[in-house]
Amino acid sequence: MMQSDATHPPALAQLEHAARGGDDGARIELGNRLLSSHPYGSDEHEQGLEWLKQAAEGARGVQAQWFLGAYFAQVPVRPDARVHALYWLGRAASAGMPAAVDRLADLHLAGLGVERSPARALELQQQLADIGFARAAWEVGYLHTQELAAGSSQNLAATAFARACALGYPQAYYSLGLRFALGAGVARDLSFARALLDRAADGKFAGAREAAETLAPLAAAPQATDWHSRLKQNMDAAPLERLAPGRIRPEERPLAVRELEAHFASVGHPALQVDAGGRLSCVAGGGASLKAAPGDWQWLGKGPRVATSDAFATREECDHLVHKMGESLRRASDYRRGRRANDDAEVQYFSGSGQPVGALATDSVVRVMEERVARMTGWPADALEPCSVIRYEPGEEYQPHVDYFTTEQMEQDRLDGRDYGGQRVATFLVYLRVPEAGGETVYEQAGISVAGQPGMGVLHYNVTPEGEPDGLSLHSGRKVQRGEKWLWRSTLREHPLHRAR
Ligand SMILES: O=C(O)CCC(=O)C(=O)O
Ligand SMILES: [Fe+2]
Repeated sequence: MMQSDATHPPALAQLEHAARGGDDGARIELGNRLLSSHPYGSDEHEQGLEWLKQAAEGARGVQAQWFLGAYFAQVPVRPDARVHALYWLGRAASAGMPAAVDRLADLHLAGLGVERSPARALELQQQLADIGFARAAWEVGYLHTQELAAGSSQNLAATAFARACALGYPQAYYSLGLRFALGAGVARDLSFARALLDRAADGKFAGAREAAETLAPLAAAPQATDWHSRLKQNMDAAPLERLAPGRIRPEERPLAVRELEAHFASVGHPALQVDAGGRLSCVAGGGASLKAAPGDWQWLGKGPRVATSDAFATREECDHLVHKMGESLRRASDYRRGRRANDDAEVQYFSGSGQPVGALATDSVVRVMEERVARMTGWPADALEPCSVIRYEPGEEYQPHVDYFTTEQMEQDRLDGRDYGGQRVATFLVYLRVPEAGGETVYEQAGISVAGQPGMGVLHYNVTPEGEPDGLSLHSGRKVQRGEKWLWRSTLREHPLHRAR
C-alpha cells in the first residue's frame, strides 16, 4: 500500500498507476480526491466514484463502501442518491462498521431511500448500544422516550440512559437526572437527580447546571452531596478503558458492557438493578413523560402569517442541540458559501454565529423534531431545508430581512439548473435558549414582536397564500442585550430538496 501524508500527498499520476495495478488503498485515495476536487457533473467526479466502487469489492471494501455511503448521503441532488446511500451504508453496516450502522439508522428514522421506520432505527442504535457505543445508548433512550416503537416506554428510556451512564456518557447523566427529577419512567428522587445532574455539569454538559438548580434545588435534595461523591467514585473506578478501540475484540464487547453496567449499579441506588441476563435496568415508577407535548399554533397575524407553538421542543431536546452544535458555531461568512442573494443577506444582516447540521451529523433528535415540524405544518419532511443552529451573544442581531428567494433569483436558479427545493415557503424557528434581555423576533411591517420562551416554535410564511413573495414577512432578530439567544431553524421548501423543477 502506498504511503502518503498531508505534507507529501502522492502525485495523481502515481496514485492512478497504483490504482490501475490493483492497489485498493490507492483506489480509495484517488476516488476521494477526484470527488472532492472536481464538481458534481464532471467526468473526473464520476471517475472518482468508479474507483471507489472498484475498491468496494476489494480487500478494503468496507472502507470504500462507507465512503460511497457517506458521499451519497451528502449529495442529495443526485438522482436516487438516498437509495444508493442506503445500499452502500447497508453493506458497510452488515460488515459491522459502527459509523455505517449509525447512518443507516438515520436513513430509516428519516425515511430517506426507504420507508420511515423508527422501530428499525431503534433496533440499529440498540445494536451499537449493546456493544458499548455511548451516543447510541443515549439515542436508544431518546427514541424510547418518543414511544414510536412497539413496546417503548418511559421506563425503557430510563433504563437506556442508565446503561449509557454506565458507559461514562455525561449527557446520559443529565437525561437520567431529568427522569429522577420529574419521575419519568422511574420513581422521583430529587437527591439522586441532583447528583446525576451535577455529574453531567462536571462533564461539561450544556444546560445541566441550570436543570439541576431549577428541577432539583439543593434545599429539596438533602442526600445530593452523598450521591454525588458516590457517583464520582463509581465513575473514577469504572474500567471504561476496556472499550477503547484496539484494546478489545469485537466479540468481547457485549461482556465488557455488562461488566460496566454491573459496576454502575454498584453505586447502590435501589432503582438500579441488574436483571437475570446481566443487564442493567431501572425499576419502573413515576408517571411523567418526557415526550414533547407541543401546544397548538397560536396565530399572531395573517399578513404576514405568523404563529407560535409553546413547548414545541423539550428541555432535553434544546440542551442536546446546544451541546451538540456549541463547539462548531462560526460566523455566517464562514458557513454560507452559496452564491444566492439570501446567503449574502445572512452574511450581511446577521452578526451572530451558526452552523448547519450536516448530512453526516443528523441524529434522532434532529429527525424527530423535523418530523414534528412536518406533522404540525402538514408539510412533507423531505421538503425541509437541512436545519441549523444559530447563536446571538450580547450586541448581536439579525437586521430586518426576508427569507424568500426573489422571483429573479428563482428564475436564475431554474436557468442554472439548481433550483432544488424551490421557494422557501415558510421559516420555522425554535428558541433553544432565551436571552435575559432583548433578542425578540420582530415582524416590523405587522407590528408583531415575539418574546421567545424556552422550547417555543415560531412559524412564519415568507409567501402569501397565493405563493407570491410576501414583503410583509420582513423580520428581524432584535439585538440581544443580556444573556444568549440560541435558535434551531429550518425552512419549508416548495418541494423535496432532491428534486429540481
Ligand atoms: O433571530 C430571530 O429571531 C430571527 C432569525 C431569522 O430571521 C432567520 O434565521 O432567518
Ligand atoms: Fe429570517
